[in-house]
Amino acid sequence: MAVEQQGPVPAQAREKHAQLAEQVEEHRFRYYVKDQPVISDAEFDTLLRSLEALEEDYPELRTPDSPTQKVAGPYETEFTAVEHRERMLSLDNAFDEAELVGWADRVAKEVGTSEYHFLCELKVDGLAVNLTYEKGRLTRAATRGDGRTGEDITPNVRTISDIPERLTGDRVPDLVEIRGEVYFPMEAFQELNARRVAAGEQPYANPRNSAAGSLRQKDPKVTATLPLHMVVHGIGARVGLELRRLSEAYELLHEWGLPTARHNKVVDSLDEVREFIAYFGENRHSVEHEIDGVVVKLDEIPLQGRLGSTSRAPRWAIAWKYPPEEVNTKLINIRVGVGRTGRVTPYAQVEPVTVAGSEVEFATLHNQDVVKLKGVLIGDTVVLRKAGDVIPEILGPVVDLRDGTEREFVMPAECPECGTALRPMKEGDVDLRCPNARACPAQLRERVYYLAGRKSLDIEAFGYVAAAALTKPLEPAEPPLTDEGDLFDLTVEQLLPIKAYVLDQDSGLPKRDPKTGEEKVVTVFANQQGEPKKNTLTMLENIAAARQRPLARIITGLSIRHVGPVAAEALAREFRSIDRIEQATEEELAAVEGVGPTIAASLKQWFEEDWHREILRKWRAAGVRMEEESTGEDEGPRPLEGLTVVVTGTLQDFTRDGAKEALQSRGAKVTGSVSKKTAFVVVGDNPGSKYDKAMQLKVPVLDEQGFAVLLEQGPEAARDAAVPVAE
Ligand SMILES: NC(=O)c1ccc[n+]([C@@H]2O[C@H](COP(=O)([O-])OP(=O)(O)OC[C@H]3O[C@@H](n4cnc5c(N)ncnc54)[C@H](O)[C@@H]3O)[C@@H](O)[C@H]2O)c1
Ligand SMILES: [Zn+2]
Repeated sequence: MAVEQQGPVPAQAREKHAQLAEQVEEHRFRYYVKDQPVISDAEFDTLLRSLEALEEDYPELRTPDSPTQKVAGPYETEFTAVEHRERMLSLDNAFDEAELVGWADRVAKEVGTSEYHFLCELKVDGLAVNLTYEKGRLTRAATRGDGRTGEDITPNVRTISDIPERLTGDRVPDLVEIRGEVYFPMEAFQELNARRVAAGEQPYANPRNSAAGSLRQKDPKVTATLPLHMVVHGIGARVGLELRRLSEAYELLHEWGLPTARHNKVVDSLDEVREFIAYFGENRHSVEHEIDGVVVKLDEIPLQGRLGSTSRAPRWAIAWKYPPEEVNTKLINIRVGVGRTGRVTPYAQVEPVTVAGSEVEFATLHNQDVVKLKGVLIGDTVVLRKAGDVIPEILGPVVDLRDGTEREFVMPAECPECGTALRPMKEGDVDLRCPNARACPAQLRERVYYLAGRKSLDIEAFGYVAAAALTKPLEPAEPPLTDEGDLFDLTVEQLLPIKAYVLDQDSGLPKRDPKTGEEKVVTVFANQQGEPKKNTLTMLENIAAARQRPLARIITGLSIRHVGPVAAEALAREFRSIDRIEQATEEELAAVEGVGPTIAASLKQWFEEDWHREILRKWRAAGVRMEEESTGEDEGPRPLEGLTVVVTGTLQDFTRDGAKEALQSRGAKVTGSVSKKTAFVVVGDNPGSKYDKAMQLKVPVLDEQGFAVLLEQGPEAARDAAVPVAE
């Protein structure tokens, strides 16, 4: 049966419409005038869409003053109202493929020719401004307002360094309106909020609001202190200027000194438009500003005129929106987690939300100072951002939604897992740590998990749940691992009786059964018959195999502070055994390229602990690799064994790494600083202070020829070939 088209609008629909319209108006006011929206853009878009859908069903409701028919406003604000010479419109959105195709079909039908192009632009997430240039001079700048009348923000806009006061070059017309987007860089956003909180002002919820708030300051001196930028994305009224293509207009604008976009692209087909959309969907964060979509425009300006505009948006353009990366949610609590090296970090627990395709329940907050500087309170509605694969973060609070029940976060004084008093490890450290490194269950669990993980031993079937079960089971009372020492001695008999919580990796908290709400407890390694699970056997086999991982991976797995995979690689290459690393002096360690003083000190400290050395003793007994295996075939004689060599300046025949490689393969040690123990300093062009130091210490200096002698004939001959030192 056909749907009734013309009948009277039911009272219910009318009421619903009025309600939605009022909500849309209110949110626009909060967004455009107060710069403090209380819902996310995606939520707002949904509201507007519901209103449009209702008007689809009951076209009678689509009156000229419906919010769907307007850009926004009008608003009375503190700024002087100014008329735009040509209207500033919004954009229609395409949220899916069908809407994009629908738009393109309409264009094809109405444009009256097959000779046209699409101009693809990035949709910048900021606020729209209109710049009026008269005889090449900036005479006025205004916000979009209701599209006809905006706010006069000329003095504020003059403080933005991207925006020229005067247009330079040819063909500068008598009058031109330039449209663009002002934005606030994401990197500077955190800093701005920190400053505002420190000054007792309200933090902004996201960078877009901070751009709007910064620009719409009563005092332009405040605006001047803020790093605002602009990108041009359109052109309004003009006198004395003929334009045929928008893309060409941008080139002209660029010549005049205006900040035009770098990524625009003119294409012939919708397929190429799709490619552009897909490309920037993947590479959203390689762009210098935040983008929330792509705008596709008809490039031919006379044809744009043929298509015209509605009261709200041009028909010759459409905005493709990417999935939102920002959502609003409730900050339920701020908890602290304990990391592998004892660092205690606050993190946000939020009401679960879906963003960028995954459900998010936790977000990082870095440290207690960051919590303060962000100005977030427990109980706040917050803006949560998840950009690509990056860990979700809290941008800022929605201050207008506070009801007084919110409370400040207080950093706990004790470790949440072992109760030890927290403290900074060094004076001046912001981070607090749990000093109970050996027995703190959190630290041990994280260390074991890291040891079994990708960067270290890469043990298959050994994940977070296993790490937790082995270090702090519910049963038996005594865990199989009290530190990493017994990892390679685990037996299947030890594992079978273990019962443990299923821990969530992000929070370290037990997962709950969604039905009963109870914490999940499982027999981790045994099946219902009490036999080892298949995974358990795989894990044990893989643990045994992991004993022969390369030395660098074994070193990485020790969780020595500051010693990540790169430093471990350098240490393994240089010393080739754990014993030699232990015996090395702090200076020797520090001299290794890629190591340096901080890591050297940390290594020394690590080896001082009895229980650390005990781990190594047990591992050695279990057959874990403690030395770099000699690689046999490619291992030639080692004529330079025991020599320490420094390379400085640019060599003709070798890259720096090549020279290093040549020395190391012959057994020499290559270091970064010259000392009395240095056997040779190899000097290329433009050597620096190392050359002077060599002279000072009378270390033999080799030029490139001397270097060749060293490699080919050994140290004796090289000493004769050394550059003579002036006495
Ligand atoms: N959270 C809230 O409460 C709330 C309230 C109102 C509006 N909003 C948000 O504001 C936006 C809607 O506002 P809108 O009417 O400005 O629509 P829009 O953002 O969908 O599109 C129009 C605007 O896009 C900008 N733009 C950016 N790059 C452009 C380019 N390359 N070419 C042309 N224009 C470009 C222009 O300023 C233009 O005015 C939506 O994202 C909406 O979610 C949010
Ligand atoms: Zn602890």
